[in-house]
Amino acid sequence: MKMQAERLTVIEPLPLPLHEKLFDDGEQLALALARQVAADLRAALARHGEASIALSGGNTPKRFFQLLSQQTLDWARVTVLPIDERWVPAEHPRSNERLLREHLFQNNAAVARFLPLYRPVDTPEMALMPVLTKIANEGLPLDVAVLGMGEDGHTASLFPDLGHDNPALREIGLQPRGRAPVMSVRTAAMPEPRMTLTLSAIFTAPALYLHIEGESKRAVLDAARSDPRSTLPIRAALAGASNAPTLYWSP
Ligand SMILES: O=C(O)[C@H](O)[C@@H](O)[C@H](O)[C@H](O)COP(=O)(O)O
Repeated sequence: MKMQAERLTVIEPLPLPLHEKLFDDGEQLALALARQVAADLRAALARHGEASIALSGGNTPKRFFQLLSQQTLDWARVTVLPIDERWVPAEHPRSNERLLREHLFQNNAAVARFLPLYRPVDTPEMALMPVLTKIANEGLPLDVAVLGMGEDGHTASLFPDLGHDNPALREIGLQPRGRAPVMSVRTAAMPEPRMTLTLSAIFTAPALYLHIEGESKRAVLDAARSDPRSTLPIRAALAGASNAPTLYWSP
């Protein structure tokens, strides 16, 4: 009797879950994201009388910040913190604090409460404990977090050379127990040291968004989502979040 050759079916792993909102251009995206985030903040204010939001820096979110600043809500009860910071003086062109002061802290949002990560000391390590304590006591848990992503698959200041087994990349549930919510980062990829929220802090936000623009970043994201062997930080961000993030993307 001829044995039937066993047919092995290779089951492709499913890509990590991600809600997707796609737009024709950055302007439409920025307005939609500003309206969504404002609604999240209003809901948090209604729920517990205050709200906390962490925002990524870089170039992509400028228009989003400008439109968010025009949204009507009780900004005086909203705490804003950078998801990460380049260790440069607050007036430096590369400062995320400067980016927020120029594009978000204006119009209605001018009265928002700000928790900077930068301190005027030489290194992020010198400021880590006071910043960590203030963020943990006054900024967490978050209600909203908006991640960006670099072309190398970094998010926040969690870069690929951090090492995929770094505790900063592992989720830890609603409260960062035993792992610091903030850490200093030095990477060959960037000219300056950084301070960043870790994923355990970012994952305290029930409303988690990923705001990226352009085809090349989309390709990096899709590859990281689909490849279970990917060690890119953006994959750790997608895999560890208790609620699937929502992608806001335009070409
Ligand atoms: O400080 C930063 O650089 C950001 O927090 C970082 O995570 C950013 O989101 C990406 O680097 C994308 O930056 P662009 O929007 O400039 O491409």
